[in-house]
Amino acid sequence: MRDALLSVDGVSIEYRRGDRMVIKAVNDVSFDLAPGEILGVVGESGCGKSTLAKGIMGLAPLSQGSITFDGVPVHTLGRRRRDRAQLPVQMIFQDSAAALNPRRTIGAQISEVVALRIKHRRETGVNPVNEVADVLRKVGLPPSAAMKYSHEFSGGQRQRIALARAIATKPKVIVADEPISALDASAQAYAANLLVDVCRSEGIALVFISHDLAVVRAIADRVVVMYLGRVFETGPTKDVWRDPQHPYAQALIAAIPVPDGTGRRPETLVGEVPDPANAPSGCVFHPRCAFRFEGCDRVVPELITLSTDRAAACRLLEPATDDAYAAAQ
Ligand SMILES: Nc1ncnc2c1ncn2[C@@H]1O[C@H](COP(=O)(O)OP(=O)(O)OP(=O)(O)O)[C@@H](O)[C@H]1O
Repeated sequence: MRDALLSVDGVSIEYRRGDRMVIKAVNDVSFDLAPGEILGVVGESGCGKSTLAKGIMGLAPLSQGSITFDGVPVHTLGRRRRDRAQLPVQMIFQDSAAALNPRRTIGAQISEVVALRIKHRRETGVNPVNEVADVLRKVGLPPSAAMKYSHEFSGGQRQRIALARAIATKPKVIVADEPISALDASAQAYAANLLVDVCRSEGIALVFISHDLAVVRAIADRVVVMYLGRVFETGPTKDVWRDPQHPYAQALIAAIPVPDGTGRRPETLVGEVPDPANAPSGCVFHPRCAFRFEGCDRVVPELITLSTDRAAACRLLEPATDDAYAAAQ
């Protein structure tokens, strides 16, 4: 049994639309994150990835379940410490660069975070100027970057500065929500690899949220596949890729373009993720599922444990009962 650093347990998060309508953007999601682990969270647009990230950061109230960091509920961490720079869980998002103050030098913004950390953790013997240079070096920027302003950098460099500021807080976990999708295609692989290298070398666990399965496959130890707010499959990345069990995971993986120049067309998922306000009955994936069968429109599938570290939520994977066996004869 692994010791969890971050535990997401039976979490649901709802939004209100208008006066009466309540939609469940995240629905009964559970997973653990071990220290130093890299966890990919994948799924199409609208499946609740960003909402889950906000929940982990204590920025979205949970309607059910709990999210704990080292056993402590994350929303209480945020409440007790007014400055989010002191949290052990930090977030990087698609436009983190936009959160940089254009009127202050990069060095001033990072040293402010370092100073808060020193005060909060009562650290001694730390030289903030050296630390600023150190975190900039870790993200591949020279110490002179500290004297500059955010507009003097490219989008990719600004994202690296956001990462430098996050690691200056010495977090245990970074939640990265689509951290590379705003960058040019040419900059994306570098940015993803840098994020992973920094997390690995600093011992920081990473929740990497992305719709880009090819990137997640390349970097994540474990993967959570989400659909319409629910976890459909989870397991070690290499196992899920080699042998996906849920029809949705199979379809997503089959839809990754093959970069082999053969012109082979990937299979694609037909249709769109439904609006959670109009979630299909039973298994929410059934209208798009090539393998649906009798009852999939009525029965909500449970997450079934397939092996120590793998689970999937599909009735096809349920052990056959005598009744089912008799019906099939
Ligand atoms: N503030 C909000 N109010 C109402 N509904 C919302 C709000 N934010 C998100 N939603 C809805 O919740 C669902 C999940 O959205 P979320 O942004 O978490 O998904 P996502 O997987 O991150 O998608 P994307 O990749 O497009 O950001 C969507 O149907 C979205 O329309």
